[in-house]
Amino acid sequence: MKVFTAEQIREADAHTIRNEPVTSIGLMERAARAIFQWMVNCYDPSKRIAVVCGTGNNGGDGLAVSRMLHEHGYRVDVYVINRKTTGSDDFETNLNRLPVPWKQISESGEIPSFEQYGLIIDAIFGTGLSRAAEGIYAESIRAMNDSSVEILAIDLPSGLFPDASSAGMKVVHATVTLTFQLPKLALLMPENGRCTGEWEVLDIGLDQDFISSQHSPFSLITAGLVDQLIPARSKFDHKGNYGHGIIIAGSHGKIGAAVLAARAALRSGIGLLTMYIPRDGYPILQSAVPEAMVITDENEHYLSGIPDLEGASAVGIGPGIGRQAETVYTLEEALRNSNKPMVLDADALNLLAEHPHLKDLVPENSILTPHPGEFRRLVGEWNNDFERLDKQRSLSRERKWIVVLKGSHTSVSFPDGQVFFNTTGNPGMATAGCGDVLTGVITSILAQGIKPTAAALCGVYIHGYAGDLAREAGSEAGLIAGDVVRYLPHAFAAFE
Ligand SMILES: NC(=O)C1=CN([C@@H]2O[C@H](COP(=O)(O)OP(=O)(O)OC[C@H]3O[C@@H](n4cnc5c(N)ncnc54)[C@H](OP(=O)(O)O)[C@@H]3O)[C@@H](O)[C@H]2O)[C@@H](O)CC1
Ligand SMILES: Nc1ncnc2c1ncn2[C@@H]1O[C@H](COP(=O)(O)OP(=O)(O)O)[C@@H](O)[C@H]1O
Ligand SMILES: [K+]
Repeated sequence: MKVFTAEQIREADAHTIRNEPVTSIGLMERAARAIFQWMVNCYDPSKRIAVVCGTGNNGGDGLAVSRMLHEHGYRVDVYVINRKTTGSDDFETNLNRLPVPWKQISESGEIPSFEQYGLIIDAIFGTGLSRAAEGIYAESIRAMNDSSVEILAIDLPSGLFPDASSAGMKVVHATVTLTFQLPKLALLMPENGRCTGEWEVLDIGLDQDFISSQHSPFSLITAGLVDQLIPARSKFDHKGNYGHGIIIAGSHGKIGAAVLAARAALRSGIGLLTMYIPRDGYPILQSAVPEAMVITDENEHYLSGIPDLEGASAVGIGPGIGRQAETVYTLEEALRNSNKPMVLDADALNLLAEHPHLKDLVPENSILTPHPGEFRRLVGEWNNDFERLDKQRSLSRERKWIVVLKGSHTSVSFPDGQVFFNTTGNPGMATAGCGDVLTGVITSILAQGIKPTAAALCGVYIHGYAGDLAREAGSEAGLIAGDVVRYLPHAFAAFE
């Protein structure tokens, strides 16, 4: 699924009106109906609802939803902010159709006390926001946020720019955002997490041919995409068909990282796995993961040498390796000896940041999986998440790396400038070791001969999906990295 800019959404809107038997007001009716139907499934008519509208088309949506709710027995109070002159045509049409009285919120008047309501519908601004909300708009937003009443935002939380940073601006803190047709970039940015709440995309039937014909550098990773990328196994396959991966991991006190990466790789379909670890991890790894072969470094506590990488179909390096001076040699030699894309994670990335000359040795199309802290060490500071996204795309372009920037909606950037945002995963995964599991999953898929771009997308999606299944079976707070490994087979089952 593509992510469109506000401008592209407007074009899709106009194109649909020109080419299909639907008018502008008809499209608004469709959009409002989609919101209404979603609400009927979630809220019964006992909730008293405040609908706060601007005077553009987002406000028009709010008015149409108010009408539908009223006709179905919901108690709605409609507020319009600052209707000094007439609003947009479709807003005015829906104001005339409104079967209940409405109240004005004006600069000189009082702001209603929202605490009396069970739900607030936010229809002040959508994609047409042209500047920061100020004056009575900002005050209304503040009162809505302060009320601690649930807020449902139509299309976007009011005050949020769809395609640029809104840092420092007054924005509605929605509990849920129902956005039309396609997600907007702002919904994917961590800095907006407090404003968007959970969000969902509602189909309003904009022209699919037009949407397909439009280029966007941004897309979501969906189950449908992953399904196309993961090949099926065939009856006469043997373990040689599924690759031989080598994972270089672990140091004293962090052998667990190697165990997690190994288990994850084996649970992701790899044919053969060799782990290269420091000597004192040998008994731990052999007993915790008997399916893996183990080669040990000469050093007891940390890595200082390098295994023979000849014959490996993929190499992953980084989980738990630490930053000992000797381990720089391990990384450097691994980079020099690998003639194909690798997976680099954790301290391998920190060492790259500390020894920038090593960056030139990283093979093209390698997959780097930094969390935001590791990413900062690689590229420096950013002022907001849109700038962070620019830095991620530049790094991918300049170095020809696939960068997997981890977090909620992990973003995967390719050397051609494309960025894919993940749709699986949950805050339960913000716990030690989940990143090591991801390295195991991606190295395993890469070792099986799948292209690096596809391995990164499939790995990120399935890892998050396994985390979601683990949450379903338990809880977010109780989730540990081992649970993600445990649910990998169930996650893969969806694609067999
Ligand atoms: N496209 C689709 O698929 C469909 C779109 N639909 C809906 O239309 C929405 C987009 O509608 P839209 O273009 O009328 O813009 P909207 O968000 O209502 O805001 C514009 C108004 O706000 C004003 N304004 C802006 N910033 C301001 C500020 N800081 N402070 C004060 N005023 C400010 C601006 O005034 P101006 O900037 O001209 O002064 C103008 O009056 C979209 O989000 C969706 O909900 C659906 O109905 C059907 C399908
Ligand atoms: N709030 C969240 N929502 C979705 N996924 C998350 C969230 N927090 C963390 N994750 C995922 O969990 C993993 C954590 O990785 P990382 O921070 O490297 O952990 P570690 O270094 O301890 O192994 C990443 O894949 C990340 O995308
Ligand atoms: K809104």
